[in-house]
Amino acid sequence: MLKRAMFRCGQLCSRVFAVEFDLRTEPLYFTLNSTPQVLHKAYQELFGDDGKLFSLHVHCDNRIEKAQTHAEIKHQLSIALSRDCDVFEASSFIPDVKNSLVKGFFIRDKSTTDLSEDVLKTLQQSKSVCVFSYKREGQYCWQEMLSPVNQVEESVRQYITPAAAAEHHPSTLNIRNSDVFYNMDEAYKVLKECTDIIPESKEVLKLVDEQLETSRGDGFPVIVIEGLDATGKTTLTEALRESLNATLLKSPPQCLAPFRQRFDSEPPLIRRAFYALGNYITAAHIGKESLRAPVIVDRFWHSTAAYAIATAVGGRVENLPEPGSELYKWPEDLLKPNLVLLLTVSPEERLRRLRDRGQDKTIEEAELEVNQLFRLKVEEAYKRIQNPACIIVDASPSPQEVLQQVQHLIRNKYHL
Ligand SMILES: Nc1ncnc2c1ncn2[C@@H]1O[C@H](COP(=O)(O)OP(=O)(O)OP(=O)(O)O)[C@@H](O)[C@H]1O
Ligand SMILES: Nc1ccn([C@H]2C[C@H](O)[C@@H](COP(=O)(O)O)O2)c(=O)n1
Repeated sequence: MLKRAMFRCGQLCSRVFAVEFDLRTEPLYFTLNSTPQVLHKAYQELFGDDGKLFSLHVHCDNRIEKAQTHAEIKHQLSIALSRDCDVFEASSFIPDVKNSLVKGFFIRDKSTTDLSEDVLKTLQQSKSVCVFSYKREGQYCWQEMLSPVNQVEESVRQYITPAAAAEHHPSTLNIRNSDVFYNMDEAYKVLKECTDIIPESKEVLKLVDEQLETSRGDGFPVIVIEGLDATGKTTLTEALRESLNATLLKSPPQCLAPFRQRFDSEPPLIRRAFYALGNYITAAHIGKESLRAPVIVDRFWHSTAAYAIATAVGGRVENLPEPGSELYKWPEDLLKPNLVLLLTVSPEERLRRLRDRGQDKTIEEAELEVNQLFRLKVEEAYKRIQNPACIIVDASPSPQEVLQQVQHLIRNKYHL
C-alpha cells in the first residue's frame, strides 16, 4: 500500500507517463499535477470522450516477480476484457534515468458494462498492482486511484499535464540487463534468481558451469550467419560446412534444446537471459572447435540482441536506440567471431519461403509475419550492432548463388 500511495502522491509524480495509443506515431506523454491544467483538444479527446479509461502498472522490488506479474496481467487482460476494450502499452519513467521504466497498460473500455472495472479491481488486490481511472470535466482531465474491492478510499485527483516527448523512447531506459545482457554474470544472476519458480534454471546453470571455457588462441576463422527466420541460414550453413570442411555450431546449442520451449514461454527478462547464456555455451564450443577447423555458427549474439531490442522497443523503427548507442555494443566477455554475415531477402520472398516450408511457426515467427514493424526493427537492430558489425548478403538468388557469393567473401578474407 505504501508503494501505491507513493505512486499516487509522492516521488513517482515526477514521473512521465507514455501511452502508445498508436504504434505508428509518437506515444502520448503526460505528467501529473495537483492543480488543474487546461488541456488542448488532442488530450481532451484521448482522455474521456470515448469510453472509460484506466491505467495499470506493476510495482515490485523483486524483478522476477514483477516480470511474471506483468506477463500474467497481459494475459488476463487479453482473455477477461470484452471486445469493446482496447489495451495499449503504457509506461512511466523518469526522463534520462536508466532503469526507471515501469511497464503497464492503458485500457479504454467503450462498453456500457462494468466488466473492465471489476476485472481491474480484482487485479488490484495484488499488492504489486496499481490501477487508476481517468475522468474528464470540461477542459480538465484527471487521474485517481481505482478503489480496491471492499475498500472505499478517498481518492486524490492528479491532473493530466502534457509533457514533452522523450528524447529517446522510454523503453530504451531498461534494455541493459533486462532485455540484453552485456556480460555473462548478469544473465547468470537472472536464472539464479529463478531457480525456485523455474526448476529448469538449475539445469541450465549447471550446463553453463560445466561448459565454460571461452579462451581461444589463433585458430581457424569463426563465421556467424545471421538473419530473420527463413532467410536461408540453415541451407547456407550446411552448404558451407561441406564446402569448407568446417564445424557447424548453433546458438542456442543442442544441449539447451530440451529447455528452450520452457524459457520461450517466460517473460523477456528470463527468456533473454536464457538465450544470452546459450551464446556463452556456444562460445565455449567455438573455442574448442576452432582449434581444429573453420567454424560456422548459425545465429549468435546479433540475433539475441536484435530480437530483444526490437521486442522491447514499442512502435516505429525510429524508436530504436540510435546508431552508435552503447546498447549495440558486443559483450565484453563473449568470444568475437571473425566474420558475421546477415542474410537479407525481401519480405515477399521471405513469406514465400515460410509458406513453402509450411512448418509450425513459433509465436515470434508468426508475429514477424503479421508485424511488419517488428521485422523492420529486428533487421535495423542487426545492422546497428558494431564491433563486429555484420556484412549484408543479398540472399534472394538461388542457394547455389548465395553460397558462391559467401564463399567469395570468405575467400577474400581468409583464402580458404
Ligand atoms: N536461396 C534460396 N532460394 C530459395 N529458397 C531458399 C533459399 N535458401 C533457402 N531456401 C528455402 O527457404 C526455406 C527456409 O530456408 P532455411 O530453413 O534455410 O532458413 P532459416 O533462415 O534457417 O530459417 P529458420 O531461422 O526459421 O530456421 C526452406 O524451405 C529452404 O529450402
Ligand atoms: N542466439 C539466439 C538464437 C535465437 N534467439 C531467439 C530470437 C528469436 O526469438 C528466436 C529465433 O530462433 P529460431 O526460431 O530461428 O531458431 O530465438 C536468440 O535470442 N538468440
